[in-house]
Formats: sequence, C-alpha cells, structure tokens
Amino acid sequence: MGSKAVDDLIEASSGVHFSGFHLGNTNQSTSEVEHPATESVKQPFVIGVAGGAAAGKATVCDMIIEQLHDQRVVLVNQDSFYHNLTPEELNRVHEYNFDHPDAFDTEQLLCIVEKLKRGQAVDIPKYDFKNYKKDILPARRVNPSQVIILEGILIFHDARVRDLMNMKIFVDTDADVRLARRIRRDTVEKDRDISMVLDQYSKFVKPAFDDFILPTKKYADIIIPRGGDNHVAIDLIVQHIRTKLGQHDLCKIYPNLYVIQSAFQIRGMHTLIRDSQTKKHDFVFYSDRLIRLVVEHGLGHLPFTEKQVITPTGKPLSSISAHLCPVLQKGSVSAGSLYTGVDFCKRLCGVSVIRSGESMENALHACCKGIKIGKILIHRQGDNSQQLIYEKLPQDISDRHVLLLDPILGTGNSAVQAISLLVKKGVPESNIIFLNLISAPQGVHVVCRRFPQVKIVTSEIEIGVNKDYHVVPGMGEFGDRYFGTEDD
Ligand SMILES: Nc1ncnc2c1ncn2[C@@H]1O[C@H](COP(=O)(O)OP(=O)(O)O)[C@@H](O)[C@H]1O
Ligand SMILES: Nc1ccn([C@@H]2O[C@H](COP(=O)(O)O)[C@@H](O)[C@H]2O)c(=O)n1
Ligand SMILES: [Mg+2]
Repeated sequence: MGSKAVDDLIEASSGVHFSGFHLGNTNQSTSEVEHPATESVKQPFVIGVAGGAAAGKATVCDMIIEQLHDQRVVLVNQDSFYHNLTPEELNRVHEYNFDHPDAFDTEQLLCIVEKLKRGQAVDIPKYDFKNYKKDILPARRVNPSQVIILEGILIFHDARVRDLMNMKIFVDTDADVRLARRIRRDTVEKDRDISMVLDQYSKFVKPAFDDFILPTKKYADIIIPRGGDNHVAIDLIVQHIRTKLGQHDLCKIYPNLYVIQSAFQIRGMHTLIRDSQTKKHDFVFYSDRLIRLVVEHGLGHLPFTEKQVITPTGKPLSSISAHLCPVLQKGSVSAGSLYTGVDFCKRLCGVSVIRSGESMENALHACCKGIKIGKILIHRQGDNSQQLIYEKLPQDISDRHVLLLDPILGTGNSAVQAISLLVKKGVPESNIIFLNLISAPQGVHVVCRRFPQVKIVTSEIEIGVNKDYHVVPGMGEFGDRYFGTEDD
C-alpha cells in the first residue's frame, strides 16, 4: 500500500477513534457519562436485526460483534421489553400471544435506545422466559457505544424504532428449520412440553410471522439467507459498518499488529481487570491469565526449526530387530514412532519496561525456562515527553529475539524510546516483539509507522487516549493496581 493511502486510512481511523474522547471528562461515573453534543462526536451506528423466531438473529448478532472485535458494541434484544404478565394472564399463559406487537413495551425500548444514542448509560431489563417476568433478574448496565444492535422478531414493526436504524438486516430462514430449532430450544432451554410448543406455534407463532414479521421484510436493506451459516454476508456487513464508522481494521493497515482472537472468556477477564471496584487479588489473578495468553501468542511469532523425535509408542521389542532401529536402547519396551515437529527458538530474551512491564515477567519465565530478562526505565514528564534513565540489558542482546514487555501501549512514546534503544544496541527491528494487554490506536500508528517490522501482540484495541495521555477506557495505573501501590 502506498504511503498516501496509508495516511488516508490513518487519518480516517484516527478521526473517529479519538473524537469526543479528547473532550470527555474521564472521572465521571458511568451513569453520568454523557458525551458533549459537539459536531466532532459521531452518532452511534444503529443496526436492526429482524426475522422469525429461531431464525438465527442472535447468532448473526454474535458473529457481527465478534468480527467487530476492536469496537465496543451494545446489543439490545427486543425480548428485554416484553410486558410483565398480569396474574390473570399468567394463569392462562397458553392463551397469551407473545408474537403480537402489543406484547412488547415499545415506549420503554424507544426511551432506552434514544438515551444510548445520546451517549448515556442505561439499564436494560433482563427477561426471564421461565417465569414470564422481567423484574426478577437484575438489569444489565450498558455504557454508550459506537455501534448499537437492536434485535428481535418485531424490531421493524414500529416506524419510530425503524427510524433510529442506519442499517436493517432481515434473517431469512426456512420455516421448517425455524420450527425444528424452536422445538429444541424451548424443550431443552425453557423446559417446555413439546405439545405446548407445537400448540403455541400453530396458534400464535406462525400466524404472527405471516401477519406481522414477514411484512416487515420489505424494510430490510439486507436479507440474509441461512443466517449464521452465511459467512460472506456477515463479512460484507462488518466491512460496511467499518466503512460507515470511518474506521479501518488496524490489523489490515498494519500486518505486524496481532490482536488475539477475542472470545467471551477474554472479554470477561478484561471486564474484571478494567472494573475500578476489582480488588488487588482478582486484578492480579486475571491480569496474569491474560498476560499468559499474550505471551503464548507472542512466542508463536518466533522462528522455529524442524525437529524429529521418537515417541515412546511403537512396536514391541520382540517384533523388531535392534539393528533395524538404532533408537532402541537396552531395556526399552518399544521401538518408538517418528514425530516430525519443531524446535523452539533459543536465542531469546525479555525486556520489561519498569515498572508495569515487570508484571509480565512471571508469565514469560513460566513459558520460557531460564529466560534472561533485561530492564528499561523510562521517565514520563508532564507534557508526555519521555526520558530514558536506566537500562540493564543482556550483553549479547543483538543476537537475540527480544520480547518487549509493557502492559499498556498508549501514545506510543515510551514504546518508541524502548524500541529505539534496542535498535541502537544492534537488535534488528524484525527480531522485536512488543507484548502488551491493551493498545490505543494512536500508539499503534506511532510504533508501526516508525518501526514497521516490529510485531505488536495485544489482547484488545482501545478507543483512544484522553487529554491527560491516559488510555480510554483503559484500566487505570496498571503498575499501581498490580503491585498494590495505589493511593487510598
Ligand atoms: N446456522 C445455525 N446452525 C445450527 N443451529 C443454529 C444456527 N443458527 C442458530 N442456531 C440455533 O438455533 C437456535 C436459535 O438461534 P438464535 O440465533 O437464538 O435465533 P433467534 O435469535 O433468531 O431466535 C439456537 O439454539 C441456535 O444455537
Ligand atoms: N415468555 C415468552 C416470551 C417469548 N416467547 C417466544 O420467543 C420468541 C421470540 O424470541 P426469539 O429469540 O425467537 O426471537 C417468540 O416467538 C415468542 O413466542 C415465548 O415463547 N415465551
Ligand atoms: Mg433470540
């Protein structure tokens, strides 16, 4: 890609990543967060996903969310807005039509989505399908986000809700498939009796599909046949969302940036360590788990050589003569089988950026027995200029592959200082792998443009850096939280 093209992409992606967050006050609590209504703050991109019951709407949403791994996405299910049943309706629940538009509290849904669009945090009710109630489970607190997905059978029914959407998707799945999935879901997950499920289907679900859901298909911008099996459609949708947000997948701009595959386990660990209420013990425990994943991933980028070994599994000694198999030893019980594998790179060392980088040393020691670890201390001044004030590195560092350790990549200034020192010591750029837990796009741009051959391995991309040079949403002062030196 030519440098002009790269510049354009960077320009486009920086604009959105940082706008608004430079202006916001990061000390506000989530419930107070409201982004200033200036032109520089982009409106969230709202996607509607409709389709028959059990068509695969939730599955499609999950896949979109997974592919938009570096975006914060809010999912709002129409199910959350079912009306509570009166005692009388509850007594005759088999006669209640859950597939009629009147079954939903659309006013409440509108109010919540409008708040989210204005940048306010909201509490979304959780619906309990077993008890037909939405007030017994604790509500889900949701922060504003750049992408909002509204999902539900009748999410296109009300014109006011439709008007909030920037993109409408209809998941079009064959009626037999929907019925088969519904029977399995309602009997297995909702403990319902099969005859009741079939009754409900013929009495309410099918007629409502024909009368209310199918007629809304005409509002869709995209119709996805085969739901979650249609990977091409989901890919195209994700690309379109990114284009509309003016963002580009950083991994596509910089081939040496690796964001480890996000799964709910990883998201869960991030949620814990980012929570300001998390106690030191849990913070350390979950940080260690995440660090270990990043380190293992980083090690996967080291060069290797092919190696063959003999496994203990093979033919019994008596059936093979020793001269045919030189690996046989006196007393061994089998001839062994050949396994062709790889040998780890041994010319390796770690370098931690004091102090928070030291939190990553245990994971590196645990993965690479006896690894040498050097240290660098960089002092950050108020105006974010950096000064290198201490270094202790292995003498032969220029012959080694270096794993640079620092849990947070923010503005990129410390990373540039550290990498410049390594390069000055003779380490080839391509031998440096920078391991961190979170990376701000700004830092990624700075490091990757200055050192295009350095690899960056991270577990999440952040929204940006605020006016105090702190990563947003971030996780606070990592070193203080990890080593327990926070001010009370
Ligand atoms: N492509 C698919 N192949 C197999 N099973 C699927 C597929 N998509 C969804 N399912 C299953 O069908 C059921 C309904 O899917 P879900 O995505 O929850 O649909 P909806 O949100 O439209 O009701 C779930 O049990 C899900 O695991
Ligand atoms: N108490 C309830 C509430 C709703 N339903 C059924 O759920 C379907 C909608 O959910 P999807 O995930 O399939 O979109 C709808 O067909 C309702 O009949 C229910 O059975 N019980
Ligand atoms: Mg669903």
